[in-house]
Amino acid sequence: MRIQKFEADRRELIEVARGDRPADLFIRGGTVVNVYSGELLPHHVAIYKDRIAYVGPREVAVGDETEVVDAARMFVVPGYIETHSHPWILYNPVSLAEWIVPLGTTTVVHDTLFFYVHLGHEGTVRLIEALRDVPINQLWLARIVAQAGYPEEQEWFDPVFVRKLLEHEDVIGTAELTRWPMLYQADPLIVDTMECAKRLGKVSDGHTAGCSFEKLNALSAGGLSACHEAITAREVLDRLRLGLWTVLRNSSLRPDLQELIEPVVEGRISTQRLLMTTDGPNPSFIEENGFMDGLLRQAVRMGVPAVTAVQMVTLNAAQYLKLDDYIGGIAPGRRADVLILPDLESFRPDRVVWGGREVARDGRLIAPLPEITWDRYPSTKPLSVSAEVLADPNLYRFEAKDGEKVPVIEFISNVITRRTDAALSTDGEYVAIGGRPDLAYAALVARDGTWVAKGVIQGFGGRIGGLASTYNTTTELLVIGRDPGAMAVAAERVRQMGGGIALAEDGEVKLDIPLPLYGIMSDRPFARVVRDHDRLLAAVQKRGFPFHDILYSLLFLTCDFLPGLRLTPLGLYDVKRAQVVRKRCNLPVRS
Ligand SMILES: Nc1ncnc2[nH]cnc12
Repeated sequence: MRIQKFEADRRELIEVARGDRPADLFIRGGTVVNVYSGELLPHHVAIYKDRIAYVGPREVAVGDETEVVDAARMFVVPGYIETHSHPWILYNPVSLAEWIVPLGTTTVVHDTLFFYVHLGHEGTVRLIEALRDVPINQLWLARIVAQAGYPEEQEWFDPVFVRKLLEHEDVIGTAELTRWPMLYQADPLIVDTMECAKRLGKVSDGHTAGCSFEKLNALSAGGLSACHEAITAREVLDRLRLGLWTVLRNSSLRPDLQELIEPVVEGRISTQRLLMTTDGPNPSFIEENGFMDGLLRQAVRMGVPAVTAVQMVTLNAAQYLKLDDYIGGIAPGRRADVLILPDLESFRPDRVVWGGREVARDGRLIAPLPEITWDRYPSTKPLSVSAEVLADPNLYRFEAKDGEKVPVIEFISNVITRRTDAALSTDGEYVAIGGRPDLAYAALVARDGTWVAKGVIQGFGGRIGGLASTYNTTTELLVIGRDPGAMAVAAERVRQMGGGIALAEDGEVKLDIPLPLYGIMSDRPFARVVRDHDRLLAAVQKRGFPFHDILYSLLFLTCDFLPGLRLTPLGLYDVKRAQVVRKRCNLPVRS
């Protein structure tokens, strides 16, 4: 594994620790947060090349060339580890790193999902390797299946290639299994792939949303290592008791830490196997609340002892990843990912040292970011639907006969829907929503224009004319709105951008966000992406969108792992009944 490879060899480290070779960097006089013993110790830290060589009271190995950093009245803490990252919430892995490295996160474990869907095995591996130049440790988790059943799924997630990816040195295990009922049913593809990860000494991340204690037993027996889907203190205990590494989530979609942390604050449970995650927050949430630093701030404010909180995002995380010999603590032989903090309240570092190099100071990145030439990683599924297909307003209307009961997708939160069957008026051919301001049309159009899946949605936003977005878990073109003409305008704008999000009304585009990277990620800097997100949320809320996380509403409308009625590439899909209630229809091939 790449993170296990060092420039400094053991002999050199031994010499520095003995005082026979000068250190490169000497952090003098700080208070080390020792995550192994749980103590605060007045210790110096000597770093040689990319590793820690010595931690203790002696001023060992300070030579003429050694850079000495005065850490008097400061705390010296291991770099924070995010074990569950989705690096595509408009930002991309590079722009995310630009923002979070100065906040003290030095290791992220990323999901591969959209890279894999668009680049396949070879392209994903090339990209993972190109991203190694970003000044943060990036590890990866390989998806076993997509987030919605697809006719093409077996082809995309060919188990031979998934296993090959698992063997890659930067890939640390299998990614969250959102469709956990497949494991509960002992689906051989899932069970065997997870077993393969185990044999390679790697982990299997879970996603057991809504799973009962009884069913969790089966998932734990099936080989899951971790889960971040507890939404109550009770569910935290369920997961811990069954041997799962339990990851407390505070995301933009589900800011649940206050509730989840309660058993820790009350001192009722062992924290040894507890971690924390941000689970892909939207960019504005990160700007406001920080990243792993934000979780620490919040946990400590809620009453968690500072050292315990730090352990959760350093040593515990490293142990879960089976990398605690390398990262997660300040001890000789470990990677020199070290933060210098003014206090144990803000958790915002004055300096961030990554692999022995200072990469951020005073909240600013000082290490260069690599120029990733994204064109070298082109999608195998470009947005090639024609303008002619998208221009037809009937593409977006929902066919229904008079008196027919229509299954409606009713939004009851950002991401949860339920099915309501309603007799809607029609014009003889299509549902007429004019008299129902709570309804809108929704259509999922294939990137290559070969099919469309349609639905009627309720409670999404009564004044949204047309909202088109490749930002959804299928990355096909999702178009929502009350006005089929405006839907066509928004869809056309997204087509012209080659992917993105556009809002239209009265025949005009009102807002657009280009997402040139697989229709999911922006290539703009993080601060710009925050502004794009703010504008989008404000625009849809102004038009009646009643929730707080529009990106997640778009992302998950097209999945099939959340209740109740969804719009997937199979068609209108009833999750509870596992049934397609209105199949997608093929579109005529146009030359
Ligand atoms: N399951 C998921 N898929 C894609 N992005 C996510 N962000 C958080 N959860 C996600």
